[in-house]
Amino acid sequence: MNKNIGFIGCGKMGRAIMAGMLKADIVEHNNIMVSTGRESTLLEVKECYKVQGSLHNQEVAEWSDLLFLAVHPSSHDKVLSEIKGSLKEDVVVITMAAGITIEQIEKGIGRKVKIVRTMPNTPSLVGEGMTAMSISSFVTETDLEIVKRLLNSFGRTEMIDENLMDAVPAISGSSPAYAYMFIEALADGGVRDGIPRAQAYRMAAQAMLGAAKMVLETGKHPGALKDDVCTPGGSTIRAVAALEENQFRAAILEAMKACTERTKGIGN
Ligand SMILES: NC(=O)C1=CN([C@@H]2O[C@H](COP(=O)(O)OP(=O)(O)OC[C@H]3O[C@@H](n4cnc5c(N)ncnc54)[C@H](OP(=O)(O)O)[C@@H]3O)[C@@H](O)[C@H]2O)C=CC1
Ligand SMILES: O=C(O)[C@@H]1CCC=N1
Repeated sequence: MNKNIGFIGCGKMGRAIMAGMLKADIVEHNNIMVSTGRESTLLEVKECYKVQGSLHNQEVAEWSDLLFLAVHPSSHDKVLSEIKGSLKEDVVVITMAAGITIEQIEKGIGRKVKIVRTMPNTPSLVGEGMTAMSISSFVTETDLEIVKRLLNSFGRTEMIDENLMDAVPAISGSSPAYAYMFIEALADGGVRDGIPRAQAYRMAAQAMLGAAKMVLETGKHPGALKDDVCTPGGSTIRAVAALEENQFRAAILEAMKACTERTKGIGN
């Protein structure tokens, strides 16, 4: 893709996306320019990913056709006020900050601008990201097609109403963290039964990968897929019953509620 792609902020999420794009071969290294808070981070990113870098957010803003904002929600306003005078007329600004609305960004920039609000996740690093997105009214069909092509290069995308965006971290932005906890717990159980630790992680992770693929590729209801595993009178139904007794689903719903409540509060 022959576009200048800027990243203001390049921490865990910015890097996952940048590395995902580079791995997918959809952009050249010299088509990416990054700025970060500290010089040491910038040097590390430049060295590791062979991309261009600047210590000045304005320089990245001036150069970019597509500009990713990958800073904390609390730094978002400050960054916008720094760069608003440097943005290209036709730039597409892509934010990934939890809880920051399109309206807040329009206010921060102070003019009509093309904005894509996204909520990605860190598996973008390995080409299995899930990015939800909403767009401002100035984003054209062509812009959208370009952005989707870029984001689809490192995973899947879903267009979503902006008023549902605060619910996305709970289901796909933050949920990799719960999945890692689940995998860790599975591995602990395996280790308790004598399976070597490294092997236990591989087995647990592959089982989760396979289960997720079954949902995506068979089109079967997750409940039906669960039923297929539960042999009558067998071992799995005992495990399922123990999970229900211990409020497994209720715990997840509570966790998601907490996540969404925090997301709604982050941007204010
Ligand atoms: N982590 C995740 O799984 C997800 C995160 N997000 C969103 O992504 C955003 C970034 O999160 P994450 O990557 O985890 O955070 P990190 O702390 O890992 O990264 C933040 C980045 O912003 C840089 N930065 C800080 N201040 C400035 C500044 N004034 N100008 C330029 N760069 C600056 C930091 O540079 P330095 O380190 O040098 O200070 C760092 O590179 C957040 O808004 C979050 O809501 C969305 C989905 C998932
Ligand atoms: O924890 C956070 O606030 C960010 C948003 C989604 C994942 N990480």
